[in-house]
Amino acid sequence: MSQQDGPEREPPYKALVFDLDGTLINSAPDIAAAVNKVLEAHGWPVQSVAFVEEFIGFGPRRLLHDLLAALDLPSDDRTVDKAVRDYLANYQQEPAQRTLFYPHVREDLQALHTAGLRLGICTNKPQELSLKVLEILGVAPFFEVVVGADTAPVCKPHPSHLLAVVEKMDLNGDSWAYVGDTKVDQATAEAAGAPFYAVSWGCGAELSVEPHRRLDRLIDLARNPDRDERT
Ligand SMILES: O=C(O)COP(=O)(O)O
Ligand SMILES: [Mg+2]
Repeated sequence: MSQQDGPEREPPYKALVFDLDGTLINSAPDIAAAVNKVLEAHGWPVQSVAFVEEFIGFGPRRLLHDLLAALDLPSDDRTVDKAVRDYLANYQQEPAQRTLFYPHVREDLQALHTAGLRLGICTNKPQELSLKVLEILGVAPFFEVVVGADTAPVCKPHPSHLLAVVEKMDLNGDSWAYVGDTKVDQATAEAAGAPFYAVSWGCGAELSVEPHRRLDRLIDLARNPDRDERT
């Protein structure tokens, strides 16, 4: 295939906005631990990380509601409200004990930062928890802006969440892209009119994107975002 036949060449980005859970970090074990403490307190059966993981992506309220409903447990507003409060308290107590970066993510974030790319985060994780986790994992200084679900005007998949990050970064028309792992992230980028890249790990592997929009390494976005021209 000649270069002309390939996808349109895009300029290297000046800024990158990342989803957090499932894209940069695997926090499912900590999320599952916090959920299981809620279930245990009610005398309900604890669940595997893999099961809990299926409900991550839309923020704590949807996580608890959908998980309880799937287990045929009470999922009325009052029960879910209390479950969310207890879950967040549990999660705050142990925000990153079991959380790990996906392979190469830490070094690639460092390299992107060193290369002068401006970095932000648009996540459906609550703000305070997101900041705490980034701090504990030692990558908080790489990110100029973090907008969690509870500080967004409306959270993902609404584009205003992602656009709030971009506005806070004051990008002044600089080119930027969103990097994520779920359909929520993909829909958010699409609605915001932004290029979307899917990570090739975790749930990201299941997303349908053009080949040049799939990332094996985050650093590829600094080298050359048009992956068909990579050597
Ligand atoms: O905590 C969630 O529900 C999802 O968080 P994320 O948007 O960073 O994937
Ligand atoms: Mg995610």
